[in-house]
Amino acid sequence: MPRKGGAQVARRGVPKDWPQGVVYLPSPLYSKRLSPDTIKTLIFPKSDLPTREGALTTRGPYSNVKITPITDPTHPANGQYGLVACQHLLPDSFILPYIGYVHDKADTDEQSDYDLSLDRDLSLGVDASKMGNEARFINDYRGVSTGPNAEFRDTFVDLGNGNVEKRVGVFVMCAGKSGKKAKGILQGQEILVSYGKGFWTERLKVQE
Ligand SMILES: C[S@@+](CC[C@H](N)C(=O)[O-])C[C@H]1O[C@@H](n2cnc3c(N)ncnc32)[C@H](O)[C@@H]1O
Repeated sequence: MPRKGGAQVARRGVPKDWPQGVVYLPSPLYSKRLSPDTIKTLIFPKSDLPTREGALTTRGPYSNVKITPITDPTHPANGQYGLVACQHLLPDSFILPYIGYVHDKADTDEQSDYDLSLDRDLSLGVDASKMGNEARFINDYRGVSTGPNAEFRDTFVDLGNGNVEKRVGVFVMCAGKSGKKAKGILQGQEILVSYGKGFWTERLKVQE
């Protein structure tokens, strides 16, 4: 947050507590390495969308979530940030897209802890380490809760110009049969996903 005379100055169009040095992106930034054909697999006419798929209309900053410093010493990410619900989020509902730098395999930052798969067949990822939106602050549930309350899903966003764009969306988990997740995510609760065991195995290898 930029400071002027000691006071915090909010940056227009940027969420509160957004870190200095990371660019806030309302929509993805594409690597210049990506070919036009690859981009066409991500951005294409709405009429080409399979009929069962709907397209979302969405743009940040997001008022349904809040970037929150973690100050609980028992939280494994204490001292970092997490993303907290500002309102009750219903089961199966869309929360926000995961925005970042869209890149191919050759352009992957192996050190990034913010890189998600966008298209496995084309080995495309979306990396929010240097630029992204609020979704980059979503922590893994391990050591925090008994399970995730949200998940990443492929989704399509209506760009408003006749085209849709494939993105990774963050959704509240479905209610499920057991009824444990029937409440969704309550206001004030941290949004937690599963990064997958692979993420943590890789991190352990780095530490060795
Ligand atoms: C995508 S970032 C999440 C946001 C991060 N907490 C921040 O403030 O920028 C992933 C990093 O958050 C931390 N993290 C997330 N979930 C965690 C967990 N359950 N236990 C320990 N560290 C976690 C790890 O440092 C991990 O590399």
